[in-house]
Amino acid sequence: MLKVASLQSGYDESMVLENIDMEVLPGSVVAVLGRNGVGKSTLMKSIIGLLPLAAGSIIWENNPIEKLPPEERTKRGIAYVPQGREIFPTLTVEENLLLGLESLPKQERKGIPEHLFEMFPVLKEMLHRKGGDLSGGQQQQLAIARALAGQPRLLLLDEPMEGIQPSIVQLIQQVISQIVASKTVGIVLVEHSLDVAFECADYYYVVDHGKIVAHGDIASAQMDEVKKYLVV
Ligand SMILES: Nc1ncnc2c1ncn2[C@@H]1O[C@H](COP(=O)(O)OP(=O)(O)OP(=O)(O)O)[C@@H](O)[C@H]1O
Repeated sequence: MLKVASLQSGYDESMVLENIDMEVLPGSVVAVLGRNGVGKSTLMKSIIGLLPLAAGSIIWENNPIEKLPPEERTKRGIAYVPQGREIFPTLTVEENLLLGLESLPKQERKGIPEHLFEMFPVLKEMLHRKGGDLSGGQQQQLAIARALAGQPRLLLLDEPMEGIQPSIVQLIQQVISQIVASKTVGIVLVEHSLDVAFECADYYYVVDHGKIVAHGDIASAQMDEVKKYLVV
């Protein structure tokens, strides 16, 4: 479904990513692992289109998308939850969720899907609260739910467990399993923690200094091999 080939991107004069090849299949969770500052968020921003590519291609559902603006990529079924969540703090939970529907064609916007409240019950309780008044963990749930409201077929999650209490980490892990169980959605999960990646993911890529230095099935991953790229 998603195929990234020979991707090169970065900021102004400084190239961060070099020669990145990556694939995500429907129904799978792909973990992107690596230390701070190696280029994981840069890769997510390049896939969603917030950063232009210096070289390479991004093929999504058999079409090149690397020249499309982010909103067009979103309309085509790719959703992005950035690190730090970026919900709208002055809008209510309900208004934030309604914004998530905007990537759908008008005739398909039929209100906030009830299953989002089944996944994240706290959002129903807080429907009329301002996003900015929610706790960090609640904001993260809102950010994921808003992305899911647009019925994406690829979900890019940039460190969704960062700074979140263990019970919410568990809830987000459950939601991730639930989403991919449909076999129609793929997830890219940027993670620091090897434990979380081993729990949630099917496949992994390790980024170091802007390059993929290891990748493979989680089930057959050599923990020590992967760990040496993660330990500072
Ligand atoms: N807006 C920017 N302008 C210039 N350089 C940037 C910008 N954002 C990130 N960088 C640089 O790009 C490199 C990769 O950063 P990136 O945020 O992709 O790393 P990361 O692996 O996601 O790190 P972390 O785990 O800390 O989130 C770093 O050297 C960083 O300083």
